[in-house]
Amino acid sequence: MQALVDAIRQQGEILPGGILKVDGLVNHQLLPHLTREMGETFARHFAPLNPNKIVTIEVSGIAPAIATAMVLGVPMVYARKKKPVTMKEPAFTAQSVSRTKGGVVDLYVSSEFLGADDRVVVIDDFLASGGTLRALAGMIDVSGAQLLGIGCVVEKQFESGREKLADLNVPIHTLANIVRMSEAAGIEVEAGR
Ligand SMILES: O=P(O)(O)OC[C@H]1O[C@H](OP(=O)(O)OP(=O)(O)O)[C@H](O)[C@@H]1O
Ligand SMILES: O=c1[nH]c(=O)c2nc[nH]c2[nH]1
Repeated sequence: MQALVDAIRQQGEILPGGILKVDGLVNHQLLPHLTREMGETFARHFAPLNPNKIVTIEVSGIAPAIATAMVLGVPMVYARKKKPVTMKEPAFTAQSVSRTKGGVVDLYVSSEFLGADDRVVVIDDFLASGGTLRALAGMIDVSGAQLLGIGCVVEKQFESGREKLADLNVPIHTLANIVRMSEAAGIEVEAGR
């Protein structure tokens, strides 16, 4: 997605620990025209798989996920990181490591909104180590839902998440790919894959 690649070139910053800051378009401020195009692009890509649900993780996955769900006309469910009193049991749960906040986080999705009737496409903001998506895929599996594909806005190729998720045997589509980044060389970003 060329507009996203351009925006990352303009706004992306490298932070310690191999973190790419794109707060101006993905993780804090959202740009409606970019978010809309993300949704349209994912929807075009995954529509042939005929999903009936989009699943993501709070908080930064919600915007691209709802943009995709709106185009496809299907519900979107997001895994919560703290279980609210309103959440109906049983809930599926797993743990992942938060890259931007540090530490282990719990993920929860109620069986009220995920189950054996669901054909799921997962949409998230970042594919880095793949740990978070692995945790979510495990929850989807336990729920009995079928995982059809994974879409991520930004892939950090140098963290090899795509390879680590290969055993899930589902298509992974990303919109921008960070091939490498370093203080010396800057951010090398290309169209997703
Ligand atoms: O492939 P991984 O190494 O697992 O990294 C990707 C995950 O890291 C971020 O979550 P984070 O908890 O940092 O952020 P968020 O609250 O902004 O969604 C991002 O939203 C992905 O879910
Ligand atoms: O804002 C972010 N920047 C990153 O580099 C990253 N990697 C995983 N999750 C991330 N979130």
